[in-house]
Amino acid sequence: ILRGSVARPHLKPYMASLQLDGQHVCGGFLIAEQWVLSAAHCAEETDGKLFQVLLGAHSLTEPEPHKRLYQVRAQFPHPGSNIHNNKDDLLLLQLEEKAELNADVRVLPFQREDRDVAADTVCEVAGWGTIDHSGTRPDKLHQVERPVISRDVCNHRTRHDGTVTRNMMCTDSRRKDTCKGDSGGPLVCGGVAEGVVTAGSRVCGNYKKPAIYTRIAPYAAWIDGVMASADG
Ligand SMILES: CC(C)CC(=O)Nc1cccc(-c2cccc(CN)c2)c1
Repeated sequence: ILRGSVARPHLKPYMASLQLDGQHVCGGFLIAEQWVLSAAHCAEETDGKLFQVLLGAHSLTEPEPHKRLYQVRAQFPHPGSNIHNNKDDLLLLQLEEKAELNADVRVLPFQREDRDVAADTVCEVAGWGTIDHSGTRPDKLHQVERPVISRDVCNHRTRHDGTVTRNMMCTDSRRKDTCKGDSGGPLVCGGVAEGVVTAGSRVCGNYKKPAIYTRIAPYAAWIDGVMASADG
C-alpha cells in the first residue's frame, strides 16, 4: 500500500497473508470458515507449491494472541484466469480445517448484487504489500482509502485503454495506491467486499494507471459452486 497508514490492529479481522516459506506473497480474505478468496496471479510463480495462510495477524513477525498459520488443503484458480491478462483473476483457497473465529479472525461478506459501485464512493483497501517505490515491505498491515472511478474514465485511451471489463472496477491511483503484494486483498465499500486487488499494469501510484479490482458479484455463483462441491 503506497502512502497509506498502519491499520488499527485487528480491525480488519478478515485479512489473510498468503505465504510461501514464511514470506508474505499476496493478500486474501476470509469469505467462510474454511475458505479464503485471493487473486489467481498470486499463484503464478509458486511452481505448484500450496500457500500457507496467516490469519488473525497485524504484524507478520511478532507473536499476537489469535495469530495462526493455516495449511491449505486445495487451491482453485478461476478456470478463466491466465497469465496474459487480468481476466477472472480469482483464487479460492480451502483451508486444511475450519478457521477458529474470534475477535481477530472474522468472515467478511462479499457483494452478491451485480451492480457497479458508484463513482466517487470512497472504499478502503489494506495489505502487507510494498509501501514505497524502493519496494520496502512492511511488517504491519497498512490501509488506504481510495475513491472509485467510473469504468469509462478508467478505460480512457490514456489510462487502461479499454481493457477494463464489466467484471472489473477501478479506484484512483494518484499517489495513494495498491502495490506489489497487495494483490488478492479486498476492496471494502460500506463494510462489504466489492472487489479483489489485481496487479493490472503492475504500476503503483501513477494516476495514469488506476488500480484495478476483480468485481466479486459476477463470480458469486462460481464461488458458491466451488465451496459446495469441495465441502461435500
Ligand atoms: C506473484 C505476484 C506477487 C507478482 C506481482 O503481482 N507483481 C507486481 C509487481 C508490481 C506491482 C504489482 C501490483 C500489485 C497490485 C496492484 C498494483 C497496481 N496498483 C500493482 C504487482
